[in-house]
Amino acid sequence: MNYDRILIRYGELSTKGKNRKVFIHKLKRNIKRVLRNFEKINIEADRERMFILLNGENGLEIIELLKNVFGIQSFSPAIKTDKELENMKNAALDLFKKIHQAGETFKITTKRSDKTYYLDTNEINQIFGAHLLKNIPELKVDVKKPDINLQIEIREKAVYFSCENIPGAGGLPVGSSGKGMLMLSGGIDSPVAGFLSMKRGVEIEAVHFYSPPFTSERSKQKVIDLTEKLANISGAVKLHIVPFTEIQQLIAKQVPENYSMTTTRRLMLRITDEIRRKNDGLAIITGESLGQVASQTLESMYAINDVTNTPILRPLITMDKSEIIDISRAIDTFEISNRPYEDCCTVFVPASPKTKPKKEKVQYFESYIEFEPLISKAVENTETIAIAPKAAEQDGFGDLF
Ligand SMILES: Nc1ncnc2c1ncn2[C@@H]1O[C@H](COP(=O)(O)OP(=O)(O)OP(=O)(O)O)[C@@H](O)[C@H]1O
Repeated sequence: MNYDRILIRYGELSTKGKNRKVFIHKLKRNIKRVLRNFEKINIEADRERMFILLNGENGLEIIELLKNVFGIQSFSPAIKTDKELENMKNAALDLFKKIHQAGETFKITTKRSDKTYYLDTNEINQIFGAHLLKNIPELKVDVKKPDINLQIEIREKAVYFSCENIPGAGGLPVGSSGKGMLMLSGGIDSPVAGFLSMKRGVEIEAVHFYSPPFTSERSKQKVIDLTEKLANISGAVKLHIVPFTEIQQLIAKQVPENYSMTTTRRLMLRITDEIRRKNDGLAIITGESLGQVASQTLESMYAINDVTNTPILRPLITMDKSEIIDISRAIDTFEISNRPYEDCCTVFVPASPKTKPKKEKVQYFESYIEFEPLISKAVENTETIAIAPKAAEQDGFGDLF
């Protein structure tokens, strides 16, 4: 590698005023975690930029890993010099000689965040352009489509040279937007909803409802594996596994069949909300997408949502199934979600659930049933496990963003 550091641009973070400190702290922590196997690196951060000093570590491998960290707008392998013009010219020429190949064209783009610097951007472009042209025979300028764009960034304390801008994953650092409880089924959608919430900085804890003996250990393992995939991206994720059999049996017995699905969802939401409260979460996340199935019509959501005022994030709400599948493939959850094991909802699913349930009706049916003790019992008997990222595995999400 011809560079000794990687310069990271925060993008959206820079606009976040007072919260910036928190965001930078979380981003640094997340990058440290992703690069934990590179023992020699140092990470430095200021208000505008973060720098990873490579200290001999493999820059190309680090670049691949950085593409999967939320909160990075773009990054560039770079070298640093002081602000002495002669030193800058030597450094630029050295770098350029290493990367330039015969016949390649170039241009220079200068960014001057130190407005007090005695040369303006045009002057710097001209000085460095002339210096390179003088020292490299047959070099040609092409300002529209250059093969190499030498970027010079004049900052307060130093100058950085780079030739490549690599797009980051965007979004906000995981953990900078608070915590949400992800309702995680074994299906395709909810892991994707968790992933997209992470992209906006939400730290997630997963909540899964299972109904033994109607659902098997293998379906539980499926959810553990899905959680592990999410943990590979965000760091360890807590998974709350809620025993739901008793409640589902009671619903099947007491609620008219066409309303049983609506009540089931309402109870899942009530229990998730209670787990959220106990764990200081601020929101609930689901994999719902408008109109996809009976429980996901607006009428259904209205009747189900009635049990809580907690914000419910539905990152997939406007997405088509094919778009959701594309993301699930990119984050490597698709194959796991497709394993054919039963979910508690599929076991108890009514033949024809109401697609337009009435809130008042479902409230009326439920008014005859004492759910509270069963809700408390389910919360009490919830098993919580911390799922760590798989040590040897570092999942990426390709070129999704
Ligand atoms: N067993 C469960 N445990 C936890 N959450 C669940 C469970 N079943 C459903 N959910 C939540 O309710 C949402 C809607 O579920 P539903 O089965 O109607 O839709 P889906 O499109 O099949 O979703 P998914 O693909 O995530 O299973 C899910 O995305 C998930 O957030």
